[in-house]
Amino acid sequence: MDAKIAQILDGKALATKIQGELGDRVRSMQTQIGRLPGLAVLMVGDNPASAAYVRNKERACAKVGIASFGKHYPANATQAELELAIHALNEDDRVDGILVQLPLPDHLDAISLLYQIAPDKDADGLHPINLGRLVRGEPGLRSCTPAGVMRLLQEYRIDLKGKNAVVLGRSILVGKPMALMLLEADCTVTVAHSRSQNLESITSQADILIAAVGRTEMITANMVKPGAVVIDVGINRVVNLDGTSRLAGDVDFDAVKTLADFITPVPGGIGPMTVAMLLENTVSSYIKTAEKIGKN
Ligand SMILES: NC(=O)c1ccc[n+]([C@@H]2O[C@H](COP(=O)([O-])OP(=O)(O)OC[C@H]3O[C@@H](n4cnc5c(N)ncnc54)[C@H](OP(=O)(O)O)[C@@H]3O)[C@@H](O)[C@H]2O)c1
Ligand SMILES: Nc1nc(=O)c2c([nH]1)NC[C@@H]1CN(c3ccc(C(=O)N[C@@H](CCC(=O)O)C(=O)O)cc3)CN21
Repeated sequence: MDAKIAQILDGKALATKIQGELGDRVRSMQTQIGRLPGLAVLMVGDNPASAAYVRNKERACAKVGIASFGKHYPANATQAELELAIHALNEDDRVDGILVQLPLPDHLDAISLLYQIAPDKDADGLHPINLGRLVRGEPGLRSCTPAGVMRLLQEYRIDLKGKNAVVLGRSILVGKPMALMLLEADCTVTVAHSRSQNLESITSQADILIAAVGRTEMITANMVKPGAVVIDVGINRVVNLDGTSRLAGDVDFDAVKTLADFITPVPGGIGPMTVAMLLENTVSSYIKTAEKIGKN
């Protein structure tokens, strides 16, 4: 009997396709609007997952034709300094999307900063207004990583209705909005976290398993139901014995791929999809602004 191998959900390929389409949309709107779309990213200190994000994002922005207004602050930046920067970007007509890289150093209050971003420039979908719209099922800017997961599942025509979905992780950035989007798609959703008991018995019930924990390869084969769809959101930097480093997910890919039906790789899975959704949110705010100008 041939060993079964899961089908790879190729986030990188889909992200490239989406970016191509966004580039076409930007080119067709640019003369009418008279400027390029703009995305501003505020990063404080150095976090390896954030650094990978910034790298990929800047490359993708250049490809699509989005102007980058990034600013990298030292780890001791103050709350007031960042608030001031956000207020200036809210008023800046060249900027359609604003994103504050998370996590922030402990002395900063991320929740309060997310309140400061103008909701229609909230490219990350993390402002309370946009999270509220998600809870209520209203249209609005959606959080990029869970939106990227949903788009990838849709591309491969994975049926979600009535399926048991387990989300591991309950952050505002990933776990919570992910659970809400799966619920909106008619899954039966369980959210597990660091205080959940008997994780293995929870995850082995999952038809759709989403790992968003930040623990290298913690999802082992015994935790996965045969035939499951396994989505690995984790981006962890692992240092090899020779001192070089690589990115790894939250899932033990080599073991789990022998029993799952579908699996996302790291790199090449949800990371590029997150970037694609961020650019899509930015372009959609850009087009909305243009429509407003047209109406005046
Ligand atoms: N691919 C992408 O585009 C993308 C985007 C965003 C984040 N990420 C990556 O995804 C991972 C998660 O990100 P995040 O921002 O959600 O992280 P986070 O804010 O640190 O949240 C991690 C979640 O995992 C839970 N958790 C931690 N250890 C656990 C354990 N041993 N068993 C069960 N649950 C556990 C935590 O539980 P408690 O709530 O109880 O603490 C928390 O809810 C990170 O690796 C991050 O770099 C990737
Ligand atoms: N506000 C905010 N929103 C986010 O979505 C976000 C943060 N902060 N902070 C960091 C995490 C991590 N995120 C990431 C991390 C990596 C990629 C990414 O493109 N990864 C590529 C590999 C890049 C490389 O090799 O350097 C991949 O293929 O996974 C995307 C988003 C998004 N994240």
